[in-house]
Amino acid sequence: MRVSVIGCGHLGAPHAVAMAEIGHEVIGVESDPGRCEALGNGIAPFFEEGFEDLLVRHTASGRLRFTTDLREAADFADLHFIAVGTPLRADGHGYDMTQVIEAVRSLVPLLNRPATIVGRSTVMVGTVERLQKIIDADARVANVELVWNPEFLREGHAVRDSLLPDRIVAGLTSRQAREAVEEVYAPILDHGVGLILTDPPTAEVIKSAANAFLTTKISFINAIAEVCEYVGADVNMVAHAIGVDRRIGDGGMRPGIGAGPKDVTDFTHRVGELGARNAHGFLTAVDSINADRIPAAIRLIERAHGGPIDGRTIAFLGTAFKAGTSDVRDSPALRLAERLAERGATPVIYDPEAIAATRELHPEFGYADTAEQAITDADLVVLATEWPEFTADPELPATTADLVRHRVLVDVRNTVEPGPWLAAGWEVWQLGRRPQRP
Ligand SMILES: NC(=O)C1=CN([C@@H]2O[C@H](COP(=O)(O)OP(=O)(O)OC[C@H]3O[C@@H](n4cnc5c(N)ncnc54)[C@H](O)[C@@H]3O)[C@@H](O)[C@H]2O)C=CC1
Ligand SMILES: O=C(O)[C@H]1O[C@H](OP(=O)(O)OP(=O)(O)OC[C@H]2O[C@@H](n3ccc(=O)[nH]c3=O)[C@H](O)[C@@H]2O)[C@H](O)[C@@H](O)[C@@H]1O
Repeated sequence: MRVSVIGCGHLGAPHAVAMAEIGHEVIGVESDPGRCEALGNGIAPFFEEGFEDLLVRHTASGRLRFTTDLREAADFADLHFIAVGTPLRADGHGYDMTQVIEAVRSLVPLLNRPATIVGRSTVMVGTVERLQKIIDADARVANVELVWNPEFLREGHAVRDSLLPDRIVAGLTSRQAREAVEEVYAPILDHGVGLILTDPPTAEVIKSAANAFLTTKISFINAIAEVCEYVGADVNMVAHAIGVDRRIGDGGMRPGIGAGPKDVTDFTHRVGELGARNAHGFLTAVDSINADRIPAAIRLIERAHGGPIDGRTIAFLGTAFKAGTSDVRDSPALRLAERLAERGATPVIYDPEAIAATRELHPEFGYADTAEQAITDADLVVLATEWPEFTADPELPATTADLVRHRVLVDVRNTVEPGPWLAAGWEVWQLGRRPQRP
């Protein structure tokens, strides 16, 4: 099939290579000329495991190319994926839908034969209805169909999640749309992946509800971490022990500094607008627990340090919003570094993949080329992104023990196994756990 992917960022670019990998002819449309050129030359503009290999393979095979020209895509493809961004609005009142509206508004008048538009961006509930009105008003040909097909991929696993998702959800209203979805995903469905067909509003709610549930699980265990602090209990053990119950499950229930606020904040705002009172109250609590994790981490850091941190140098390990990505958008780790700097500390940052993106936003921070260099002469160490090279390197505690001023590790992701750190003379502080001293 000939398909286009409009918007080639963290979602769109892996989706484009996945579509080429399963045999389609793909044109990626990317309005940022630098990003478009890099992709066309087989260079990944961000770190994502396995992505660049497939990009190189399929740009070389000719099955995948990139353009900034939407008209080229309209002429070439029969199915158009919309994967442009929906950042949170600056006032926090839901997503900024401009990119999605503009992409559809620009594409529709260019279509000169029947086509299916398949939305993949995460949108505010109610958006599909707005887009359908644009199609009804602006399409020059009959049979321009709209499908809402939310994406559930996780950054760091984008290629795998694109090729072998847990499920495919498609909200649609016509036979043409259903046949297009079944054809484009046929090789994935052949691997036993389930296709859930529904109407567009249900597809929109499925996506928002899935993200809200994932954040709820994280906020739940973080609220329990707070309880553990009051009674001297151990939240990691609580998460493990309740997660053994299969109705609960321990996936996605690691305590720490919370999830990025984007999706739950949008959905909370939207259900408030709709007047869904109970949903609004519930999600507001989830959102506010999430937001309170940064102050909780700062309190822990100050307790571990034994007082205020102004004037202190903090080795800050990790600014990516999670391990496995170079993405710092909505990163709770970066937010923590910012709050520490506001309090007069100097964070010296090391991250295996996210230094360039962090430096662009904060040239004033200190930077290091290795964890060891960041730790040298620091007053304490904060581990803010759970990269295995921080959490699973058995040598790091011993090799850095004599470099740091005070052997104090504050692990705000609760992923470090304290044993090797304690053995090397470090104190280990984690959220919702008793501090451990050598
Ligand atoms: N990043 C992720 O893991 C996931 C993202 N999503 C959703 O997917 C959407 C995209 O997210 P990301 O890829 O992370 O955003 P992104 O900001 O990395 O990528 C969006 C891309 O679209 C391009 N663009 C904007 N308007 C365009 C236009 N009219 N024509 C061509 N290109 C255009 C931008 O230049 C940018 O490169 C968002 O709605 C997000 O919520 C959903 C699931 C997972
Ligand atoms: O719609 C989206 O954008 C995507 O959002 C999340 O994926 P992602 O943002 O890549 O990351 P997660 O792995 O869910 O982590 C989100 C944040 O929560 C944190 N987290 C995650 C899991 C956990 O147990 N505890 C925890 O604090 C992570 O460190 C990270 O900061 C969802 O997992 C995807 O299904 C969804 O497609």
